[in-house]
Amino acid sequence: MSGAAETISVASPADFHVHLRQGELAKVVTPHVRQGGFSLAYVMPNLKPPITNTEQALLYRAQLQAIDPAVEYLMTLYLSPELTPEEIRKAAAAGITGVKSYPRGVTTNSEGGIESYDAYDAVFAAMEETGMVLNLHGEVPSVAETNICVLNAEPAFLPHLRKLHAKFPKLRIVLEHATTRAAVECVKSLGDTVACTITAHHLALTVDDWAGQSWNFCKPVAKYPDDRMALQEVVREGHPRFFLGSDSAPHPFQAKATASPTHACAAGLYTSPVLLPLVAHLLESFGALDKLEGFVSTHGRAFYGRRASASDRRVVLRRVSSKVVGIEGYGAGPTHVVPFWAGKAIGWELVEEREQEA
Ligand SMILES: NC(=O)N[C@@H](CC(=O)O)C(=O)O
Repeated sequence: MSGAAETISVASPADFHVHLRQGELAKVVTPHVRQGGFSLAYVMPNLKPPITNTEQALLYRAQLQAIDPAVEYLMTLYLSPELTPEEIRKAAAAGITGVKSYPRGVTTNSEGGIESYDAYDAVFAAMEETGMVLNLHGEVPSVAETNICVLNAEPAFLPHLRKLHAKFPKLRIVLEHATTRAAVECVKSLGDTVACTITAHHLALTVDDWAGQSWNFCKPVAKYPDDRMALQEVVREGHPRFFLGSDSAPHPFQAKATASPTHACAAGLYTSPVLLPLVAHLLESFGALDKLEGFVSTHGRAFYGRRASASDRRVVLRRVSSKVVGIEGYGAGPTHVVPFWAGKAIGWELVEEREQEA
C-alpha cells in the first residue's frame, strides 16, 4: 500500500469466495468483480445442478472467461458422494483449486450437501496429496433437540474443523466466512495449513441488523457485537491467515424483498460491485486501513500460492467525502440485483488502475 491519507493503492486484489451464478444472472454479476476492484475470483460451485466434476468446472470457467476474460477465476468442486479420489487427481491436474463443503440444508443450494465428514477421508487424503484446498462452510444444521440454531451453528461446527486438521495436517483448509470470536480463536490455534476468510458485511453487521431486515440476511448470519469485534481485531492485527472472501451472493430483487408465510427471503448479500471501496471504508472505521493490502491481497494470495507479480496491476482508491451506493441496482426482472450498502455512503472510490512500478 502506498500514498498518504487521500489515495491508497493495492496490488491485485483477490476475492477468495464469490458466487458468480449462471445463465443471464452470471452475465450481469460477473463484470462486477472488476468493477469492485478485484482481479481474482475464487468461484463457488453451488449452482443448479452443483459443479461436481472437472468437466463441469472447466466449462463453467470458460463461460465466466467469455463474460470477462480479464479476471483470473479459481474453480472449486462441490463436495458430494460422487466425488472420488480419482476425480480429485483429475481436477488437480486440470488446475481446479479447491473443494467446497456445504453441510446439508444450511444455505442456498445445499440440499446435496454432506452429512458426515468421515465418509470423505479418501477424498481428503487425495486432496492433501495433490495440494487441493478444502473450503468449509462452517455451520452444522439446526437441530431443536440439541439446541442448535443459526446463532450457535458455527461454534458447534468447530470440533469438525479441529478433527479434520488433526487427521490431515498437511491439507490446506479454509474456514469460510467466519462470524464468531470462537471461530477466530480456533483458527488462530491451529497450524499454518488452516486459514479463514472474513466477509465485508460481517465486519459491519450484528444480529440487530438482520432481524427484520431481509437485505442484511445471509448465512452464516451476523452474530453478537463481541463476535464482530473479534473479526475486526484479527483484521487490525494483520494476522496472515485471515483474509477477504466476500461471499458476495447475488439474489434477484424479488427473492430478497419478498417473504411470505410460506417463503423465507433468500440468504445472501451482494457486495461485488462496491467491494474494495466498501472494505476500505469499513477497515478505516475500526482503525485498520493500513492492513487493507494484506487483507484483500497479500494474505490470501500467499495461502493459495498465487502471489501478485511485479507486472500485476495496482488498483487505486481515492478518498471522497461521501459517495452513496445507488438503490436502483443492476439488471432487470429476474436478473435485477441490488447491492449491500445500497442507500448508504462510502468514503472511498476506485480511481484507476496503473502499472505497478517494478
Ligand atoms: N451466503 C449466503 O447466505 N448464501 C450463499 C451460499 C453461502 O455461501 O452460504 C448463496 O449462494 O446465496
